[in-house]
Amino acid sequence: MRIPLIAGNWKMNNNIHESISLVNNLIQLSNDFNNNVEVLVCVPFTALYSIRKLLNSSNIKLGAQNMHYDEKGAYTGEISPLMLKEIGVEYVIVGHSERRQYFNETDESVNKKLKSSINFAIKPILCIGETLEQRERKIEKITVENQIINAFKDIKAEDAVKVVIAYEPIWAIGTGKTATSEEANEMSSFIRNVFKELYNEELAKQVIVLYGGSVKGENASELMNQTDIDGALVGGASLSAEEFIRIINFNQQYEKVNKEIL
Ligand SMILES: O=C(CO)COP(=O)(O)O
Repeated sequence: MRIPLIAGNWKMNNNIHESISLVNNLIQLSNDFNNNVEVLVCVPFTALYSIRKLLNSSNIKLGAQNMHYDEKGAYTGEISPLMLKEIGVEYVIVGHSERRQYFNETDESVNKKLKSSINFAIKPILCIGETLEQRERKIEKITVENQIINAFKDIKAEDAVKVVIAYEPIWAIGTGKTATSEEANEMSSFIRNVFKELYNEELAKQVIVLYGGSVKGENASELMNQTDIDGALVGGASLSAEEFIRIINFNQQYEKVNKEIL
């Protein structure tokens, strides 16, 4: 069974003080959490240590937004998987489009990071997705397929299943434009098909596929209740505890909406 995952990607926001305050708010509101959902916050490196201590008494998981693939060495300014492990980081975002766009993240480095995070037992969240231009040229599927094939080069099925996929169409990130639930579900189902071809049907059914791109409280339930979408990678809306909780509780809203309709 695939347990839904709602992950917040704070990006380069929140100093330590603000991070602590946001997580304290989340913990306070967490009594209202939907119990069947895994909740994760991917915070800036500088806040990881303080937030780890806060989260120890909660069910919320801790993630980083990037890492280097080597365990140590002469890589000025980088953070290694060992360093993340030491703090107790459970997840790491790999290959976010902003890293591909601004920091020369390549398919090759993404592949190395996936292998390394699996090696160090940090669960990777692999981000894939097309640009607006690629969608307009109707090459969004081949783009996503190639990103998967390259990212999973030389990764065995037993490791591949540990990777969470986040489908984030670049044109929907931070723009307020969301893919329609049909578009997002169609791509998620296509992603499962790629895994079926690359590995097997069982793995295609097991892999967790998130949607990311302007997810908010008001659109979460519709997106999350699609057959092939298992959760969300949330940017802007994860910076507000109240809004993030609305997304986490997408099922309650969904049930409420359905009851109102009935
Ligand atoms: O990039 C994202 C999450 O990784 C999405 O960001 P927004 O939710 O702000 O569009």
